[in-house]
Amino acid sequence: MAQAEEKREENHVLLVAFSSQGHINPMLRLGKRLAARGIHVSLATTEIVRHRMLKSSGAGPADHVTGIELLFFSDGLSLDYDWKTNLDVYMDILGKQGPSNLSALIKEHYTSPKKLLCLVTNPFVPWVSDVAAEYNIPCAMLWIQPCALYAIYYRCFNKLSAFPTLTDPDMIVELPGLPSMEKEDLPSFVLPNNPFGSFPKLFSELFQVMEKFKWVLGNSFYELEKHVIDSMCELYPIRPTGPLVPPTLLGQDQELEDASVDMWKSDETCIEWLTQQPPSSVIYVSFGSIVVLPAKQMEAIATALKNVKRPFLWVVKPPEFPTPDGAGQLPSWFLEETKDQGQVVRWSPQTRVLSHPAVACFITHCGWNSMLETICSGIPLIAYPQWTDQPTNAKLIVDVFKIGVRIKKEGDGNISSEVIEKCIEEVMVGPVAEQLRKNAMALKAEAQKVVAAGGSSDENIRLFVEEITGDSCKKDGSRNVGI
Ligand SMILES: O=c1c(-c2ccc(O)cc2)coc2cc(O[C@@H]3O[C@H](CO)[C@@H](O)[C@H](O)[C@H]3O)cc(O)c12
Ligand SMILES: O=c1ccn([C@@H]2O[C@H](COP(=O)(O)OP(=O)(O)O)[C@@H](O)[C@H]2O)c(=O)[nH]1
Repeated sequence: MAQAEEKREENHVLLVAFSSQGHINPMLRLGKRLAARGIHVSLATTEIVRHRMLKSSGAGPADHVTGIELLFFSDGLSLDYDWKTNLDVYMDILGKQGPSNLSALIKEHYTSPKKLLCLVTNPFVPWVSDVAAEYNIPCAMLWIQPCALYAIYYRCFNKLSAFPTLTDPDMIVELPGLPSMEKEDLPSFVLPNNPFGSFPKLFSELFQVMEKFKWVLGNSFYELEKHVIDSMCELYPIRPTGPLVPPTLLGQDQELEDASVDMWKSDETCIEWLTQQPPSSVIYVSFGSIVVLPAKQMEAIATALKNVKRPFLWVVKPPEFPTPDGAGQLPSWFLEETKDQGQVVRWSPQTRVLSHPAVACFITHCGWNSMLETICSGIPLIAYPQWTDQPTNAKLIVDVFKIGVRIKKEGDGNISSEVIEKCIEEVMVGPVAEQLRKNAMALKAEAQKVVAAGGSSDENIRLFVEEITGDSCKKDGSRNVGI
């Protein structure tokens, strides 16, 4: 047997992730922490990732990320398929083709699959648990959003609490461990006007068969979401093992390498530009890898940035599938009129940007990875959520973590540049700004503690490794235990 194969046989865990950057990177970082405790780790995802990595680096496709082997399976569609526009169809085909393709990958790469300690999946590819069952391997889930979302979906899809309906769309939702939530605070998928029919189906199936997952790990930390984590202990506990962000953001050894994939090439020139700006002066603006803002909202942000006359760094990622209505594009006047004020890049080295001393605050779509990276950088946020978990993440920022303000939409769903300007001033100067900055710094310190030896997240990783390797308890399928 070849040496690599031999290695795969012992103490091996296979992670499986949906193809989005924000899903793969936390999985890889979990992998890194398992590897630090002697586990061999591989990550399987769909072919599109190999294709994007190849395009972004220009070099041959990477087959390893700092010791984690990357494996790819087909989602059943061609590489240029527009999955974002046809999300329902895409998720349906992935759910049908994924299991057999992943199963074939396992057969091909592992001479005795049964020896795998466990498969770790994420909530967007829940069918991985069936593949695990086929080989009699235990399965864990890494919940990649706040634990609050885990609690909301669990209660919603098991019908344990009342949620808005077509006849009562404006009801206030009250859940243990969480503040009261209005409809704009709830994840878009639980609202009666959610356009993605496949999502409730996927999640109601998932949450009704949680027993398929022997462990639920979370990309969060106990001290950040204490009440809601405690509220799940009696139902189906979640063990936070985060924040799963680059080690440099956690004050960890600078030598430690990050485990992540880059699907887009980042423009490093913005770091040089940041270095020329005064401390705590720059507004960083990004909406992540998936959101494409309508032209009107691009215009409102552009106008606000120009009017506040502060330095800015704005990531404008060209839409993968451009539309004639100008969605996701800068207004034509913007670059010329702000050329001495700020920088626009197509993709930034975000974690380096957030931890740069010149950066003062972050206007964000509230993707959970971006939020964790900001928490670990100790700066305040301006929340401008769009869909999925983002509205709830914005609620957490404002009312639970108290590290930011939210851009409120007008009645017609649009935003005005004046509202954005007001939010910027609020987080930049005055007593509110000062308090937000203090809270943000306190959370940053907390985040560093939990991942250090003996911290709550480090302990949860240690326990998980003990359990999968059978060091402390038998592999008897027993329910996962609380923290
Ligand atoms: O829900 C989905 C679906 C989906 C799944 C099933 C279905 O039937 C319909 C749609 C596909 O891609 C996503 C990608 C996401 O990326 C990003 O993932 C981060 C971590 O989950 C989040 O925090 C960010 O808000 C988010 O943009 C977040 C999501 O919630 C989804
Ligand atoms: O210009 C950018 C914008 C985003 N990111 C990274 O992309 C991820 C985005 O994940 P998130 O969950 O915030 O949002 P998504 O893109 O999945 O909607 C984060 O790790 C960011 O650091 C980046 O490197 N450069």
